[in-house]
Amino acid sequence: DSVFSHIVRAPEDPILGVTVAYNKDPSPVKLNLGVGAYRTEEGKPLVLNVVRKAEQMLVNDRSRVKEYLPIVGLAEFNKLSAKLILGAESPAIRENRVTTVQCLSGTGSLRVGAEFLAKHYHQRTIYIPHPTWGNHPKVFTLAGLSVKTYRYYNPVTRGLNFQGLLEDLGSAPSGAIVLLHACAHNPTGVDPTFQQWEQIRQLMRSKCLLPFFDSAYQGFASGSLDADAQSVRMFVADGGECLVAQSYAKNMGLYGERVGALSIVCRAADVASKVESQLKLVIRPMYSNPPIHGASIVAIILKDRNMYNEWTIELKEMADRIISMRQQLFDALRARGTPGDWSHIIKQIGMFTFTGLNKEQVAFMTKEYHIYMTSDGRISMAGLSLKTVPQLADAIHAAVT
Ligand SMILES: Cc1ncc(COP(=O)(O)O)c(CNOCC(=O)O)c1O
Repeated sequence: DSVFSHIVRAPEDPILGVTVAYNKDPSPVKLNLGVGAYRTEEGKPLVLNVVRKAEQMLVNDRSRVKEYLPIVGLAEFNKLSAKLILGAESPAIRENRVTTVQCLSGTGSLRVGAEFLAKHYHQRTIYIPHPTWGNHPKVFTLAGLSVKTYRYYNPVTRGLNFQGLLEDLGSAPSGAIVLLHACAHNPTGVDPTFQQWEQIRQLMRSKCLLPFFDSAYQGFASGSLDADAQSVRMFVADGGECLVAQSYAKNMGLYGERVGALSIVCRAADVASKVESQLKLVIRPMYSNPPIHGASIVAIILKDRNMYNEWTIELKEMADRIISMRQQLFDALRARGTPGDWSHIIKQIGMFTFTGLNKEQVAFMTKEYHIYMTSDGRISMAGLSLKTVPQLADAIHAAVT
C-alpha cells in the first residue's frame, strides 16, 4: 500500500475554507462574506483599468523577455515599492538605508522577513496582536520564531484595548519583535489613532522592540495611500530600524499574481547592503527568484505619473464603496430595530467588520440565510452590495433576536 497511507486529512483553512463551503452551497441567494477580496456592486472580482492598461503595454512591448529576475526581484519594482510605503521624501531612502526585496505577495514578504530574523536577530520572540490574521502565527512559527500575543481588541467596546496593548508590549522582553498592522487591522477593522501610534512608537523605541509592519491594505482603508502609511512613516522618521511587508493583492487587485515586497530599514547604508546579501541566502533556497509579470505591472503603474494618478482614483473608488456598504448595513440594522449597538460597523475601517457575532450566531446565519463568513464573526464588506445588504441585515437581526 501507499507510503503515504498514514496521512490524515488536514482541516480546511479557517478563511479559505469558507469559500470551499460557499461553493458547495446550491442556494441561489448564497452570499460569500468570507475571504478578503474586493467585489464590485455586481459581486464580481475587479481588474483595475490601469492594470489592464499596464498589461497591454507589456504585451505590446516586444523587447520584453521571460528571463529569470535576480534573487531580489525587479529592481525598479523594489525602489518604487519602498517609495510607496516610506514616502517619496523618506530620509531612509535618501540615505540609502533601506533594502527592499520582491517577495511572493504579503505572505511571502512576512515569511522571508521571519526566516531572516530567526537566522540573524538576537531575539526569537515575536509578539502578534490578539486577534490577528489567521495565517500570521503559522508563518512565524514555521520560520522558527516563538509567537506570543499582545492584547489588541476590546470585545466590550469593539474597539482597541489600548491599555492592554501598552501593558503587554511594556512587559515584553527588551528587543522582542512586534508585528504591527500598518492600517486596516484584520480581522477587527480597529486601528490605533495617530496619537496612540505615537505612544506605541515611544514605548517600543524605549524598550528596543523591533517593529515588523504588515501593510496589506495601503490606500484601501482611508482611500489615501499616504494616510494609510502614516504609522510606518512615524517609526522610520525617528531614525530607528524596522521591517515592512507590503502586498499589492488588495490595493492593486493583483491577488493571484502574488506581488509583494519586504523592506528592512537599517541605521546605516552599509548595514542595509549586508542585510540584502543575507536576504538573498534566505530567498535562493526557498523559491530562487520571484515572478516577473505582476511586478512589471506594478512598476509600470508606479513610475508613470498619469497611471499612478489613475490608480489612486480607482483605489479610492474601491475604498469608498466599502465605506458606503458600512453605512448601508448600519442603516439597515437601525431600520429593523436590531437589538444592540452597531456603531462599530461604521467606526471600523478597511475591508472587514468584526461584528461581534459568536460562532453559534454565525452558524445560524449560514444555515438559515446562506451567509458565508468566518466563524470569528468577521465579514468582508467588499462582498456586500446594495441588493444584498437587506439579506445580511435580516440574518443578523434574526441571529440576535
Ligand atoms: C493582514 C494581512 N497580511 C497579509 C496578507 C497576505 O496577503 P497576500 O499574501 O495575498 O498578499 C493578508 C491577506 N488576507 O487575506 C484575506 C483574508 O484575510 O481573508 C492580510 O489580511
